[in-house]
Order: sequence, then structure tokens, then C-alpha cells
Amino acid sequence: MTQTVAVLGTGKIGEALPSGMIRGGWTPADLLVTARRTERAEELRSRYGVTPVTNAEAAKSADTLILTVKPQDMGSLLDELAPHVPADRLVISGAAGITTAFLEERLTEGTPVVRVMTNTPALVDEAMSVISAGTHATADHLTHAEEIFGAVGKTLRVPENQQDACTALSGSGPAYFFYLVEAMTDAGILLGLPRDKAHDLIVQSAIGAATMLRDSGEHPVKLRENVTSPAGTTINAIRELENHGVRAALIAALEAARDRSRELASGTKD
Ligand SMILES: NC(=O)C1=CN([C@@H]2O[C@H](COP(=O)(O)OP(=O)(O)OC[C@H]3O[C@@H](n4cnc5c(N)ncnc54)[C@H](O)[C@@H]3O)[C@@H](O)[C@H]2O)C=CC1
Ligand SMILES: O=C(O)[C@@H]1CCC=N1
Repeated sequence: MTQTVAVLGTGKIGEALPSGMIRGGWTPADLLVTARRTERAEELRSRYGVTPVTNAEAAKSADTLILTVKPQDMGSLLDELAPHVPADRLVISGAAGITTAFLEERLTEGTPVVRVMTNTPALVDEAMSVISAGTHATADHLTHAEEIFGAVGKTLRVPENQQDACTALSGSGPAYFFYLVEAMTDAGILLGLPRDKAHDLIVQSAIGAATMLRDSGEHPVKLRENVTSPAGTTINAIRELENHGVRAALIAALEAARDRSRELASGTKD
């Protein structure tokens, strides 16, 4: 049976998802999108062959609704949708902080909802998406969410009380790596390298390190030890990272991201 999926709110994540689904073999005709601006919706139609509709039309006709608006816009979107969503529709939220309870309170009693936190590597089919069921979501609903988000990368089911932590780790995670690359490229410039060469050296080192982390089966401590020669260069750098509290800063940073995700649960806090 053909399943129609509507993506409501087509910004960065709301575009990455349908485009990845199409790369993964979904038929564009089965995908509906909504946008605040008509030009944006038309852009997506011409880029991917998906069908622009209004939020109310999506709610009435799609089997699955994926809400990819900002958490602060979720309350008003749900107010708009609620009168039009039959209770047999699957509603998936991709928003940071927004709980399944928040969604269930605003939708018809019994509506199955699933909460997902993905990340921007969805653009290159390397997303990490964590998935949690609401009160009325069945195993089939979770499987369906996995089929959708599996088109853009890996998926993992987690209890909902881990979603805010996962948001801090993998939802925001790519930003920390981009930040590190940016800072290390600056260091290369300080050491006298041209920016483009410094960038290429750091990016390839990041790809190499990420591939080893994924494929070698070794613990990251062992991988780092293998680079860190006695009285060599690496240990001098590590000493500076420790002196500057980088490990503690990372722990505090991720805790702050987790706390912000919890705070966004109200769906209204700017
Ligand atoms: N950017 C990221 O790295 C990640 C974002 N998320 C979550 O995904 C959601 C979207 O984030 P982004 O794509 O970064 O934001 P964005 O700002 O790029 O996209 C949100 C889109 O929703 C549209 N929108 C707002 N209200 C609407 C309405 N009532 N009807 C139709 N469209 C509406 C906006 O015009 C905008 O295009 C957020 O809830 C965020 O927490 C999740 C994982 C990673
Ligand atoms: O910064 C944010 O709120 C969103 C959620 C996870 C990544 N970006």
C-alpha cells in the first residue's frame, strides 16, 4: 500500500529529509511538503518533484506527517493542524525538546506520535537519528519512522527520557566538529600554512579519524595512544588541551545543550 508522507516546515531539515528519501528510492509523488512562502514550496517542487500543499491539506491527506518547524513554532502549527488530523495518522516531530506529551495534548486523543532527533549529515546520507515512541505509537509506527529516517542515515531507538541528551550529542554534534575544524584551521594559519591547505589537511584528518572510529573496532583512547609517541609532538598538544580544560569544556557544553533541549520542551520559550 502506498504511504503518503508530508513534511511540514521545509527549512534545512525539512528539505534534507524528502531529498534523502527520494535518493533512497521513495517516489516524489508520495511526498507532500508545506512551506510558509509559496516560492519556497515551488522551489522544492522544481528541485525534487514533490507536491506543495497547505498544512491543512497535508493533515487531511497524508498518512504520516513529519513536523520540522522550530520548537518555538510547534504550538501554533499544532493548533492549526489539530482540527484536520484524523486520529489514525502518524505524527512525527523532528523538533528539539518537544515531547511526545506536548504533541499528544494538542492532537486528537489516541493519535500515534513519534519523536525523532536527526542531524544535518542527513544531507549526505550520514545522519544519526534517534527515535522514541509516544503513548499510542505501535511497533509498526516505529518501524515506519525508521524506514523514513533510515533513508538518510543510521537510526537508533531510545527511551524518550534520553532524547534531550541525544539532542546534545548527535543533534548538535556536527556543529562541534565543524567548530573544531574551524579552530584547527586557524591554528594552521598561525603556523604559516595557507587557509585552503590547512583546511584540506584538517578535513582529511577528520575523515580518516572518523573512519577509524567507525571501522577499526578500537576504543578512542587506544586510537589516540597510537598517535601519541613518547616525548613526541602529540603529547605536547594534548598537555595544552588539558591545561585549557578542553575535556571539561566539552562536558559542560553538552550539558548546557541538554539543558536547553529540556527548556525548549515548553515549546514557547525564545
Ligand atoms: N538544524 C539542525 O541541525 C537540526 C534541527 N533539528 C530540528 O529540526 C527543526 C527544524 O530545524 P531547521 O531545519 O534547522 O530550521 P529552519 O528554520 O531551517 O526550518 C524551519 C522551517 O519551518 C517553517 N515554518 C515555520 N512555521 C511553519 C508553519 N506554520 N507552516 C509551514 N512552515 C513553517 C519556516 O518557515 C522554516 O522554513 C527544529 O525543530 C530543530 O530543533 C533537529 C536536528 C538537527
Ligand atoms: O540547535 C538546535 O536547536 C538544533 C537542534 C539540534 C541541532 N540543531
